[in-house]
Amino acid sequence: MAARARARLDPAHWDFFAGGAGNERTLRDNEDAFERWRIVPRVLRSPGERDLRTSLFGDELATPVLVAPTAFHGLAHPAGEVATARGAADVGTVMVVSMAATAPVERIAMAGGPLWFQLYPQPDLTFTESVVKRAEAAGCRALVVTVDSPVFGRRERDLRNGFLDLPPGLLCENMRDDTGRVRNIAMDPDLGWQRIEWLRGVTGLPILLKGVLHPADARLAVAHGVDGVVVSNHGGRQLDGVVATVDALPAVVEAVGGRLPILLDGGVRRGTDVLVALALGATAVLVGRPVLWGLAADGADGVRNVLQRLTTELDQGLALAGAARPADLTGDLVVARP
Ligand SMILES: Cc1cc2nc3c(=O)[nH]c(=O)nc-3n(C[C@H](O)[C@H](O)[C@H](O)COP(=O)(O)O)c2cc1C
Ligand SMILES: CC(C)CC(=O)C(=O)O
Repeated sequence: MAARARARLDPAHWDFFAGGAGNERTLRDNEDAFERWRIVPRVLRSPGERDLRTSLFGDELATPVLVAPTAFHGLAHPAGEVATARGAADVGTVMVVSMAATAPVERIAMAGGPLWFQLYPQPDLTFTESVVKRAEAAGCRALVVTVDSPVFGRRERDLRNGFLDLPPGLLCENMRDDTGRVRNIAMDPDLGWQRIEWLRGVTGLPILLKGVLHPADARLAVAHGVDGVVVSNHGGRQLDGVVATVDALPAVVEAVGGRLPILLDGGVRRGTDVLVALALGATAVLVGRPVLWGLAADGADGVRNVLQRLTTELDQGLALAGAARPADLTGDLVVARP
């Protein structure tokens, strides 16, 4: 799928999607870290028909594999985020709509599947509030606040390619303000916990923090009353050299102690990767680049195929490890490779 996507994409756009920050150590390590875990299956547990349904914030999803928020789907396919949303709706999972989507959230919502909205809180609070209200009105069921981006990461492929902005015809449609102007997305170096408290007062939607890696921050998230945490390093696109997400997961799980659902993204490429993340305590995972490759290769069908493949692989992995449900995946079923 990645090869077919690459063949179809403008090389600079491929680099934007595929690339990471700095030396891309973290980008590589997210996938490599899954290589360091092995499964220790149970036998004779009669897993029977597996049941992958996963409840999050009162909604039931068909699978614990969700679509991570990624920018600029219009570069990958003419139908952009609308096609992605169709693919996700077909498999019964959540698409997290990026604040940098190239389609308006109202149109993405017409695909009919469950959506969450990813927010980069903007220094302009009035505008930030209006974006949140807009996502709510479009039917988004949760707010995913990205907290790993006080400044933009140093993506050397983009610097080399001079890829700075969207080509003519594409805009960040959800950055349109009430004068009709499309604003640039600002990364806010002053973003702090008080802004999370402010957001709590602005919306009744569940709030997830995306980009937590340190267990102390996970504890603070609990203390600030957020509803979920996404263990993420932004797909290796922000600070290079950051710990791989599956390596950071166990300490975050321990710090949270079951008080919040923990999601993970970064490097999930196989159903067995999902299995390992769930066994280590994640409730669900999100996938970024594989969805983009599906979208670029085949539009909504490609997105559906990617999500279905991961789900089928997970289903088979559950059976072969002696589990019927994601909740049966406990920490004793995985071991770090010596
Ligand atoms: C091309 C691209 C664009 C992204 N855009 C956003 C974004 O707008 N907001 C955000 O919070 N994360 C963004 N991310 C990070 C993803 O949500 C996610 O953390 C990451 O892609 C997961 O890793 P994976 O690609 O290895 O699955 C982006 C990632 C990629 C690859
Ligand atoms: C263009 C940015 C707003 C999104 C992005 O590339 C990212 O978050 O990695």
